[in-house]
Amino acid sequence: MELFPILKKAKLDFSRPTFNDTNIILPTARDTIASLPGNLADDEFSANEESDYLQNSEKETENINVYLRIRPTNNVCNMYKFTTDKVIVSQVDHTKNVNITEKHYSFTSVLNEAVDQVQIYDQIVRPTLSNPFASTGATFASYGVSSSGKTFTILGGSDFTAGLVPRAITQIFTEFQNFIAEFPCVKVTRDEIRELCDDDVESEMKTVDDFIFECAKLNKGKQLSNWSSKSIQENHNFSPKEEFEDRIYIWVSFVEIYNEKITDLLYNASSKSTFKTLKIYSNKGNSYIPGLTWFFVSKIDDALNILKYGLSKVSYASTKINDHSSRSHTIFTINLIAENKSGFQYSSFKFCDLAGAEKSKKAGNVGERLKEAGGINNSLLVLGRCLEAVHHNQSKNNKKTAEIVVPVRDSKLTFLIQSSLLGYEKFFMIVNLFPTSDFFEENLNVLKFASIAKQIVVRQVEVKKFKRPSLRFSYLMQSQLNNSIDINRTCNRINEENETFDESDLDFSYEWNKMSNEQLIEQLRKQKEEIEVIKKLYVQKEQDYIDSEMKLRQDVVKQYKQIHENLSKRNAADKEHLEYYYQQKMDSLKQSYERKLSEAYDEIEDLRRSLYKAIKKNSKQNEEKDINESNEEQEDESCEDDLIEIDD
Ligand SMILES: Nc1ncnc2c1ncn2[C@@H]1O[C@H](COP(=O)(O)OP(=O)(O)OP(=O)(O)O)[C@@H](O)[C@H]1O
Repeated sequence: MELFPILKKAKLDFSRPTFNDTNIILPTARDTIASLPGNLADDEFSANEESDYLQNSEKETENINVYLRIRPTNNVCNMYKFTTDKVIVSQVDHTKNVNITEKHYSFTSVLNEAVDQVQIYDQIVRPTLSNPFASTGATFASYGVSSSGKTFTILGGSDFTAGLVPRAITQIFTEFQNFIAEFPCVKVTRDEIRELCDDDVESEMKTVDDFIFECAKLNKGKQLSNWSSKSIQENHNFSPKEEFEDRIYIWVSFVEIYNEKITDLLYNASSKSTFKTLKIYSNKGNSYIPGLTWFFVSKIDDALNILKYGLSKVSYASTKINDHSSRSHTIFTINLIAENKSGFQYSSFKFCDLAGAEKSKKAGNVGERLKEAGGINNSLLVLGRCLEAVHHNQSKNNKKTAEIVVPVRDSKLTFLIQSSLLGYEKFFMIVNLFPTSDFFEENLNVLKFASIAKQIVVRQVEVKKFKRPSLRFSYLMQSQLNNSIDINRTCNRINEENETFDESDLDFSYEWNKMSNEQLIEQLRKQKEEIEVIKKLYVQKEQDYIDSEMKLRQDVVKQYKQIHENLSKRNAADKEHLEYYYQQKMDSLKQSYERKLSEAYDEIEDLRRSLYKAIKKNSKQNEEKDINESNEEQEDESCEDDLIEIDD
């Protein structure tokens, strides 16, 4: 009996894929049956549904969230009045002492100087990150003149003054601690989720381990970050979630846009990769940077150290306004990928610390600073133009007029955060205001900019869900790692799927004209038998395949564990070596000091002896002198007595 013609027709390949193949898909019984001649597959597996992602129904719209944060100062300009959601700016004509203008700028909320870092985070970021897969992601950007507190808001100082990014990292790692993946089995590449083959998983693990090791070495074994995740947790009372079904993969990147050039802040100079100028591309309104470093993180301290490392590479300079002024826009991105049995979904969270929106003259910019300021102002101007264009297009009065093209491509900054500007992602702007009279004009521009942003409506677009092909290698591996694989369940599923197979749909019309009914029935019977045999064979083959794959999985997991153990041993050995080296150094220093000390003691002793001798000698001489003097006196007295006697 010829078993394989149908299999050949169905283009099945039972050869075992190698681990070097990326995105290998093991064909399931259902996939195979779907590809058999005739319409044997279920309707639910139609071509349309096999498309890359499923789309949810469109969600509601909401305005961009624009918060005003006021930097504390004792010198508040009296032209500002603040309410809970408004700033009223009155300009006075001093010659007549009357108000000439009064402008109202409204915000989602006005956060006065008493509102601290903890409250800012709880109000602006925490709700979104508590439910990170409810949307495709969000951008949090700080905007304002130099020295108004943008960097303080986004990155902040240590612990209690930590900014939004370290707090966001702490929240994610605390709330989802029971669901965070340990191995980088999936990654977002060019805005698509890709499952990594085992070689890639291993190489990603090695890259991040080496990087963290480098960071630690650079910092001489100390923790790089200023932040203690424990105290941030205590500030917010974050607690681990119990009810969550997905596994979460966390990837981070950090870029700087300086003079319209994109720099990878996580580029590791000691690694072998050569530095490249990065370019941005976009795909359906989402931007991505090919070649950008993305680190997979599974530990909170690693994420904080990576952030700290990136910060050490940011371009800062001193200007007239701020001693430590960020001269560039920096964007720290956290990509979260959720994986469950039906597929993947990802959300991207960008934290942008924008450069100051002040005039160059005010900042005292000359030379290099002036060139930088040109780049900064250009991107902020384009940002303003983008918001204006979006607002124009959304405005009801403009329904009949032509839509304006939103010029996101005119600057690197706007191109990179286009998904938020075009309303595909949530956008949170924190407008920082330093309410002194020095920046009155610039602050007015900032407020105008913010008020336009506030009116923009964001369509909460559908969340992309990437369907998983069943029995992906990496998925099995991850499940195996978590001891949750249930091979019987998998096999049962295959059997259930086979039950949907219905031969009655087979169309053999091409033979009918030539055969009698009996022949046809006989032919059909034989073919049914043939199909039964093929089905059994197929299920058996797939079972064998799964068994051998599981064995391989176990070997790979063993190898990973071995690599990890080796790495930790290497770290421990290096630590021991460093400790030994410094101990030796300390001992030799101690010995040399002790030697010098004892020499000094000897010298002191010699001096003490000489002094003692000198004093003794001196006192002896004094005694002799006294004796001589008293002898002389006695002689004088006896002479005098003799003289008196003679006189008498
Ligand atoms: N809300 C605040 N509370 C306490 N200190 C603040 C606050 N906002 C800003 N500061 C302090 O003001 C100074 C300037 O802030 P920061 O560097 O964040 O300004 P910036 O807007 O990022 O400036 P630049 O654009 O020049 O980088 C810093 O010393 C910072 O600690």
